[in-house]
Amino acid sequence: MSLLTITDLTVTFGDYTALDHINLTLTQGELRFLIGPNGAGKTTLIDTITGRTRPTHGHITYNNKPIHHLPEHRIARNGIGRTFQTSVVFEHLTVADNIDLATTHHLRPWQLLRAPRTLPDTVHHILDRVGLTPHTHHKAATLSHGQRQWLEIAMLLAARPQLLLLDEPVAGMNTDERTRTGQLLTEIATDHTIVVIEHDMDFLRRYARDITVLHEGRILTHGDLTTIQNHPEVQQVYLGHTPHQEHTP
Ligand SMILES: Nc1ncnc2c1ncn2[C@@H]1O[C@H](COP(=O)(O)OP(=O)(O)OP(=O)(O)O)[C@@H](O)[C@H]1O
Repeated sequence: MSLLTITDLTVTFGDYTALDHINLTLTQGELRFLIGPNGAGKTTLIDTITGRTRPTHGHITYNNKPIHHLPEHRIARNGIGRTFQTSVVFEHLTVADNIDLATTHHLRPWQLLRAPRTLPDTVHHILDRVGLTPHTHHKAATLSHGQRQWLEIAMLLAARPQLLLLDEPVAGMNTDERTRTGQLLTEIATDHTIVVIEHDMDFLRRYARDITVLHEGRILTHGDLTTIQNHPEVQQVYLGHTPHQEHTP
């Protein structure tokens, strides 16, 4: 079943067209990778889905309802969560308190007043899911780079989204952290839809089954890694030549 449908989406900044008539559908439980060279429009696409940037043309529906006119906080409250390239973790709070705070984001003020002060079971469950239980009471500032990324994912999960949009979640991670993150995303995709912007080829090879390639604001192609690697336009964009040209003296 379709969760998010993007129809004929165009975003311009002055004379510059950042997204050019994009059509894209995400289904429930999908783990979709989004790749493309610098400036392809990947972040703009996420910004537009989450209400940070307004479409110039076209529309976006989520659970069959239009969302492209809604403010950012309403879209988030409807169940679309995102990470940013820069961290949003509160350094001086514990790991558990960061997650607890995110849990209460979707609550209305009167619900917050009634919220219990002990850690809810949901926080323990999320800590367990992302593998941070041993760090429950550690300050976020003490976490490794990889652990911080998992904490950010945990904070997203705490807001109970259906759709997660992750911007380069394995950037700067070591090999073990990448493996753990790949497993985590695969596991989270069993009950969420996830879009991951990622450049790391080894990571894509191991975990990406559905890849959409953006270039200059347009979708070049969609498919598994073999399909996109064999696509002439993708080769042209990434390698600057096609295999045919490669063999041309
Ligand atoms: N607010 C803005 N005003 C003007 N131009 C913008 C704005 N936001 C993005 N752009 C331009 O739109 C284009 C697409 O940018 P975007 O950040 O979406 O690309 P990207 O694929 O995420 O690239 P990267 O991999 O470098 O993050 C770029 O040329 C960028 O300079």
